[in-house]
Amino acid sequence: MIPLMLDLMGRRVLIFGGGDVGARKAAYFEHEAEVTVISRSFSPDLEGLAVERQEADLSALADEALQALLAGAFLAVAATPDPALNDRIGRLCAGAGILFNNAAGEAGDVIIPSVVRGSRYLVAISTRGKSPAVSRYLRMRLETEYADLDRMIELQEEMRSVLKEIEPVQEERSKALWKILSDDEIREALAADYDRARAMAIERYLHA
Ligand SMILES: C[C@@]1(CC(=O)O)c2cc3[nH]c(cc4nc(cc5[nH]c(cc(n2)[C@H]1CCC(=O)O)[C@@](C)(CC(=O)O)[C@@H]5CCC(=O)O)C(CC(=O)O)=C4CCC(=O)O)c(CCC(=O)O)c3CC(=O)O
Ligand SMILES: NC(=O)C1=CN([C@@H]2O[C@H](COP(=O)(O)OP(=O)(O)OC[C@H]3O[C@@H](n4cnc5c(N)ncnc54)[C@H](O)[C@@H]3O)[C@@H](O)[C@H]2O)C=CC1
Repeated sequence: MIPLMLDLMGRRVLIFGGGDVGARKAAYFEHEAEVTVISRSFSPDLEGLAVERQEADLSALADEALQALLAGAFLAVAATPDPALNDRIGRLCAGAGILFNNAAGEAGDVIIPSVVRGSRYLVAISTRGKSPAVSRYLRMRLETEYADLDRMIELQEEMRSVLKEIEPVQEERSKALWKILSDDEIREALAADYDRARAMAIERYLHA
């Protein structure tokens, strides 16, 4: 498998099964995609999400009816507790060229990762389906360990553009940026006071 960052703005995402898992997957996509949840019943967790709901008993539907539901979808998630039904939806997606994630049953061609998100970065974590708990554990560790990552990226962005002006040798620019990144005192200062961290970075590593 290969990780990709997708822009799902305006794309149609279908979630089959509106229980706890279907609601979590719906919440994952609703920031960007046009999400429809198709299910016999709907979890209270779906309330407040910008998702459409469509009531249906999926096991009563023939393949043709399921194919009609899938029309125009970019990605589908099967999140019913019935693996045979989920796998059937998966086969129809494969036939129609629709990306497919299976919450229970045969693996589809998409895995939903744990995500660490800042305003300047995005980290996606997967164990290739082997242990979602480990993905979650890693996410929580990264969130704690790198709580100030956004500020470090901002500082790097700023120092990088200053360096481009004052340091003509690329290798030297790269060295200075690495030194700023690995300076524990600058990292500590970043947590409390961006301007102080910035001043330290300039004083220590930006002498042209
Ligand atoms: C393959 C995958 C398919 C997919 O893409 O959905 C999948 C499959 C399954 N998960 C199961 C169980 C749990 N999943 C979670 C939580 C998360 N699961 C997520 C992703 C994935 N889950 C994909 C692989 C990700 C990877 O590659 O690592 C996360 C990352 C993203 C998200 O769903 O939002 C999210 C954490 C978000 C976060 O907090 O950061 C918890 C809760 C917890 O851990 O607290 C439990 C209960 C504890 C446990 O069992 O671990 C079971 C049922 C097993 C059974 O019946 O016993 C199956 C089905 C099976 O295994 O057959
Ligand atoms: N991939 C993942 O991250 C995880 C997957 N799972 C697995 O996902 C499955 C779903 O879990 P939950 O959401 O907790 O179950 P749930 O019982 O809370 O919800 C299931 C939903 O599917 C709907 N449904 C069931 N059969 C249907 C049908 N024939 N037609 C239409 N709707 C139907 C129900 O109405 C309900 O809304 C389970 O098999 C569970 O083991 C569990 C935890 C995490």
